[in-house]
Amino acid sequence: MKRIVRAPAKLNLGLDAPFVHPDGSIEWRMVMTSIGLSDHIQIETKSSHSAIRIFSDSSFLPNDRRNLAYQAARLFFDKVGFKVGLEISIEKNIPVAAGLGGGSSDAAAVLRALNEMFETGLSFEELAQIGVQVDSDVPYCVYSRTALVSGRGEIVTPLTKLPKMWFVLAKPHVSVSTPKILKQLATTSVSHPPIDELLAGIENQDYDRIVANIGNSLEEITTAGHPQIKTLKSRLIEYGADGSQMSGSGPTVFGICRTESRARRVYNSISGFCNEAYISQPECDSHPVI
Ligand SMILES: C[C@@](CO)(OP(=O)(O)O)[C@H](O)COP(=O)(O)OP(=O)(O)OC[C@H]1O[C@@H](n2ccc(N)nc2=O)[C@H](O)[C@@H]1O
Ligand SMILES: Nc1ncnc2c1ncn2[C@@H]1O[C@H](COP(=O)(O)OP(=O)(O)O)[C@@H](O)[C@H]1O
Repeated sequence: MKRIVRAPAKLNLGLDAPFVHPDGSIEWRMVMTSIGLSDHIQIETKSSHSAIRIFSDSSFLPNDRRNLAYQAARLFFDKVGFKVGLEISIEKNIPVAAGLGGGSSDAAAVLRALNEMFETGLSFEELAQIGVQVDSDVPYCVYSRTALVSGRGEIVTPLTKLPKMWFVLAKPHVSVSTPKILKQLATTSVSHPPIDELLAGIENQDYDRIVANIGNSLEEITTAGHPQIKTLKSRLIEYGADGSQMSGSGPTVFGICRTESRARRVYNSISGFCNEAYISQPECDSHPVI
């Protein structure tokens, strides 16, 4: 049996961390969306062995139990009470450790695919419960559609589709450690973006209200160590984006444009300044299978 599925990157349009729980885990309030930029994952069952084997075309990825796709498959088999041999091949198009949730999306795509392949009938909520054991973005990625995410990442409330818009992404050539950034949340006073206003903008399909209310609590922390992020954000605006901000814990920043022609202009300009740039639209298909 063989399936090829698409695992889209995510963007955090709004990211608030209202408080840190006593156990150190973070309470999130995030508005997330998925975009066209995607990894492709082939999952093939094998009768010759009972291991989960990971292959990828990226030298940046672990191909053992540290791979989030491996962890998702193992947890899936624990949940359903059987196990078969699998070969999971990842074509990596989403930059790694970029704030774009590539690993979480690969894990979620594996959960969705295995549920379909073995007709195990788990709901998205059940897949999200498995996913949160991998990391806090996997529940969102199970849905991979515009949603409000809260709790420790396990509460996903799907929202109306975004109105028509385009994203231009630019990844500065710096490495960011997510655990280091998240640890600082407990001791740093950060701003809290207006998530409710952002939700109202989406509900009313009001492009200007959405753009005016994006925001990311982690941006101040990450930017303090990597000023290039601020420079890229300003350039996106200078080149014509209506709004810009960092995604997740960074370092990727994105600009928002209303039209494709404007987005192409911003993309062409930023490409001369940053060699990892992408142009993408919000993902419309909630759980894409190729
Ligand atoms: C910040 C976000 C927003 O979408 O995006 P990314 O930057 O990952 O894309 C994610 O929620 C992020 O999710 P994820 O990377 O899954 O984070 P988690 O699993 O919660 O934690 C990542 C790592 O940080 C560590 N961690 C977490 C919280 C904390 N107070 N101190 C920590 O050291 C965890 O132990 C884990 O090793
Ligand atoms: N399938 C995978 N794709 C990407 N990263 C993975 C994967 N499996 C494990 N990882 C590890 O997870 C970490 C986070 O990667 P990623 O999900 O791309 O970034 P982010 O959390 O910034 O959105 C990296 O250190 C990477 O080595």
